[in-house]
Amino acid sequence: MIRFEKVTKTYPGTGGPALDQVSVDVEKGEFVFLVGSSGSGKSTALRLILRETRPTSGRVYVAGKEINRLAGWKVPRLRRQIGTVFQDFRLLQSKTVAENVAFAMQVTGHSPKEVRALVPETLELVGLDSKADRLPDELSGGEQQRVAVARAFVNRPMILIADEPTGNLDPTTSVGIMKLLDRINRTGTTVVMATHDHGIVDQMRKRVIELDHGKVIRDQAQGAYGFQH
Ligand SMILES: Nc1ncnc2c1ncn2[C@@H]1O[C@H](COP(=O)(O)OP(=O)(O)OP(=O)(O)O)[C@@H](O)[C@H]1O
Repeated sequence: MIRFEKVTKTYPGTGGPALDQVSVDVEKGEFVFLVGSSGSGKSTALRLILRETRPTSGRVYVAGKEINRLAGWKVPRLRRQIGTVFQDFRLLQSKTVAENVAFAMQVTGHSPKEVRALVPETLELVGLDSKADRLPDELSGGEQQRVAVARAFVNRPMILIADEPTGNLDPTTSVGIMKLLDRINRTGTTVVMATHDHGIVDQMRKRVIELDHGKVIRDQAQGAYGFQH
């Protein structure tokens, strides 16, 4: 589903590469944690999958296509197939919970009928059907992140990318978000999540890819945050 072939990314004007000859294969339906200290290249890897930035050398494939060879007009279609969740939620503050989720469907060209059917269903999935008419600032951080997850999932993307989704949440709330991501993963969505959250990674025992100064130093099935046999 996602394939990096000797991917190097060097930002202009910086010393070393942010990613250095990274080769990784993620199969459809996998759940992968991307770990490593701050600046090790996790966000860069995620941005490359979304074609928000391009590799200096090497190739990035998503669903069999080398995405840096996609014509510019095809990039929005690529991004529509990838849901994103970030540490800071990124909700539209002037729209209600339901409108935030509906907006993601409207911009991807769904009919009002589809929106009416899928928004309540997805809000129910994340446990927020009773708060559909609230504004984001009337919700807790955990609830706001649930809205962001609903928005990312409502278009049933083939890939879900999460960059520190639990970074602003307490441990109990984080577990709730991870249960949701796990459920989404079980529907066949490939999940790639960058995180510093030791507790979550140790608890979930999924594949762990560890970066250090832009290099993959560990790629382990059912791994923990730090290396364990
Ligand atoms: N737009 C940019 N321009 C220049 N350098 C950048 C840019 N984005 C990232 N970098 C550099 O690339 C390296 C990798 O950064 P990246 O954000 O990918 O790391 P990260 O592992 O996601 O870090 P964190 O855990 O702090 O989010 C860092 O040295 C960073 O300073």
